[in-house]
Amino acid sequence: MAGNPSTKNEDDTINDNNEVGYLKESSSSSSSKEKEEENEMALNTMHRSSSRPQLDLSGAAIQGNFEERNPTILLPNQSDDISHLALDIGGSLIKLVYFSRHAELSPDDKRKRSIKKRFGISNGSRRSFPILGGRLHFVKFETEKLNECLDFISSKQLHRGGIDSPSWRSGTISDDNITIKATGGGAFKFADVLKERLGVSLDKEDEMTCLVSGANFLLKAIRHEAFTHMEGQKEFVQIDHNDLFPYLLVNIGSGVSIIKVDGYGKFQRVSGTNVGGGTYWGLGRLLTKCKSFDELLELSQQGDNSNVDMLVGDIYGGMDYSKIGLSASTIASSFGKTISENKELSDYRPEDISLSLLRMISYNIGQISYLNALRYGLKRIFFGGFFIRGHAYTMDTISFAVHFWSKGQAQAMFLRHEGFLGAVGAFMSYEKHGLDDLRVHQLVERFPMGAPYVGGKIHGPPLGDLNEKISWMEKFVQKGTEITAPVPMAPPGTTGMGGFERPSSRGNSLRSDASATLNVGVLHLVPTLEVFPLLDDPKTYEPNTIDLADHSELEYWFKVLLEHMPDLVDKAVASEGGTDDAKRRGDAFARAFSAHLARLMEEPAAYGKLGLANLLELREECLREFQFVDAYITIKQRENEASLAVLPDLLMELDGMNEEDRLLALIEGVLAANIFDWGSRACVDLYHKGTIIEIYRMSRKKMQRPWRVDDFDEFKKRMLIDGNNRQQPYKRALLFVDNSGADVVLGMLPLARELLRRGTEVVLVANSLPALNDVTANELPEIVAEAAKHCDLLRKAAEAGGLLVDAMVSIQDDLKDRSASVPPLMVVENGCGSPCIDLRQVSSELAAAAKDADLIILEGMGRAIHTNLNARFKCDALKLAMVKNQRLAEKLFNGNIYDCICRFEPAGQVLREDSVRI
Ligand SMILES: CC(C)(COP(=O)(O)O)[C@@H](O)C(=O)NCCC(=O)O
Ligand SMILES: [Mn+2]
Repeated sequence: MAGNPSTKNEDDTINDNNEVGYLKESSSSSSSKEKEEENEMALNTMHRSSSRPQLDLSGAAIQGNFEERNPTILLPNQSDDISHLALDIGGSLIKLVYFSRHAELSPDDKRKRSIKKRFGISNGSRRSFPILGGRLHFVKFETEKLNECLDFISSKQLHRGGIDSPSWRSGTISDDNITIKATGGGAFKFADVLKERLGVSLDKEDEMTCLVSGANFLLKAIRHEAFTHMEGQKEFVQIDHNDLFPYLLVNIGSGVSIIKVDGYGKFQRVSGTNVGGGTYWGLGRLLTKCKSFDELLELSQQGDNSNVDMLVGDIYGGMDYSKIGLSASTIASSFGKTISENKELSDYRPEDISLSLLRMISYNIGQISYLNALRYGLKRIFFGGFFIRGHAYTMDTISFAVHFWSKGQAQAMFLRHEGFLGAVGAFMSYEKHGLDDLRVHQLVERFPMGAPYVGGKIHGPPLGDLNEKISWMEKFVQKGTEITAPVPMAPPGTTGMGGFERPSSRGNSLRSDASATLNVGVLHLVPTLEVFPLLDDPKTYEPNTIDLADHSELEYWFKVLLEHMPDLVDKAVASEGGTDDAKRRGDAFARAFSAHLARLMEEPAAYGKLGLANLLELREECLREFQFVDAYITIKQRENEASLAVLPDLLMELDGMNEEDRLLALIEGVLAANIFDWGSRACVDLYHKGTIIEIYRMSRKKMQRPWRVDDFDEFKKRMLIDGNNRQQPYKRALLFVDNSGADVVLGMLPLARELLRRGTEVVLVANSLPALNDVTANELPEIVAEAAKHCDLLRKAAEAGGLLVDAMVSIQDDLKDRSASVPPLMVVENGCGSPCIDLRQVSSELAAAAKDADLIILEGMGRAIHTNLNARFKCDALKLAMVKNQRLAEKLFNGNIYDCICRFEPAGQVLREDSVRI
């Protein structure tokens, strides 16, 4: 039974007299691998610690004169010679941005080298970007606790390039020479302390310049950086970086700076106000005795400001002042009620005072900002600074003020990295790192469980190893449970006509800063990522078919993922030998992923725009974070072996058919074999009912046409060359393969073979990193090699594509032999480690292979349905999947679980009616 080692063996249950055919007793399992090879493979997989392929160190190139005796060698990813840290030391907070290199680099294996050669992908063509191939982290400390910040820097050796830096390890850097970029008033005030404690000098950068360059960078390079926030609703705004300027930047720190930004490096501080975050905190502290800014902010959530503020209704006997558009609940005068009553401070609730203060200051900032926008004719106002802290009420109040006074003409927008603008700008001011040239598709934001380090408070010393991380995470999650508990609902918000109206953002969209600590992730800088060149319109491309904005949808998918967790943890722990260490990591993974889900349930947009694909990827990332290299490895291997054993018979039967029947059998085969999906609850339950081959056979039997979406006839017309309508065969097909085992071996490989037979070059596109039971690009050459033992055509094509080990001995020969009559079968990695694929960020290999492709085949639910069902391409596209979830089948296709989708979309076809988005 598939996936259950305690049940009967595959091999003794195979039946050769079934109706469907193709299957007969397997005499032997696939050849056993050499132990060494296994070890090497395991090692290769172990190297891949992050979900995107990482920068290739082999880009080293000689700079300048080649004849020189000791020419300078440029290492594009070598970052030792630059500082890794920048600081923004403000009145209340210290913001740190630091860089860490990727721990491991993906090996430049033979397959990769062959592909690079074939498609002319070079490492040397990139400019000198020492900073790329690493990660940017964001951390904050209270300025009062400067010592904690210095301890953090020192224990991580950030001022010396990080603890992983060779120069730190070898002691070649002397502290005296180190300069760190810093901005903010504290860069002057604390320069001596830094010199004394860390031995470093501060290179002071202008604060406004840093704010602006930080904002420009973030708006240009991060997809979901800016968002609006109105009446509790967060909406991400896609900023076209060609149409960014001019805008107004309002940075709310202790005080407020208002800057008109006209371009890169072109700006003017046009105004400001001394009533800012410091005012709220200072007055709030005096009036409420709160111990921290966050406590004060939290307090405001239980407040009712009408006990303190004088409302229009208080003046007009409970009536609206409708003539000028003010409702009874509008604030006429902040704190106005406190003058007319004979009460002391102690007679007022601190909660009410905090809220009144917060609204007064936020509203005032919103209004002054609007007036400045009006003065310069600007429509867009971006608000940054740590005063905001992702606090819904603050953002709503500011948005309300801007919207009300501009009569909807100007828009308030907020930035996810609100507090880090200055620090990012200071970081950008280092020369040589090439950050300016980064593009959206080269940045991947990840949310590891250590995220409270990033954008969050630091609890205790930095984590040294995984063990520390797990125990720290356990503590954090305990804390997180308190935090993520629903915030009490406020009394119903008053509505009215404007003016000092009370914004209605209350209830569970409010949260403390502590829970907002996961809002800012780690930015992975991956220069090898590209936009998939065959996307018809990358600007309108939306990878998520289900965007989870609908709360019931969100709840459903959260439930699915939670239910799947115990099984996943079991598999993950077993994949690492079931040791105590693996169990502890499994437990930590479950806690961490549940904490992420809880956080997202509370605020779905916390990590940027949320779609199902993001959730599925987050789960894989989380597994990797706890060092589960490949949770489904055993299952994948077993299914590969069982399927390879029956492949020769399948191929023989296919070869006995006429063209038309064969093509149908091939497509049926892909759809039927897509049932092997360890991410689907229903399928996993099914696997307990039979062996792999039994299930495959059962699945084939059920292949009744018409399928739920059935464009097979159109596809057939295009594929088959008939007497009247002679079509050219496709030149190159990209086959986005999905699962290991039957799916790839009995489904996609035979289809690939058919295309090869028709003279089409075939590129198998597979994951860079494991995700569920998906096959990876690393694993494919071995599978193809096994299959090729039974098929001459596959062997020759694989040889021509540089896939077979023998053929890979000399890539050069392989490339010379392009004239061989068999088209090549190649494998490229897709750049992902997820069951889905976002085609805005794919590997350079895939992008290069796509250039001459005229057919793409997307297979499986993750790639063809969850993502890309509505994607439009410049070339013909075939989308094949079995729908293995009842709800999805109903919602998207008005169908049922196990329905099949065969959608053929010729290039340039107008959008189909059955294109769906829910
Ligand atoms: C994770 C998956 C997208 C993988 O499907 P595949 O791409 O392998 O066909 C799919 O199994 C899925 O959506 N699972 C969750 C839903 C469920 O358990 O029903
Ligand atoms: Mn899959």
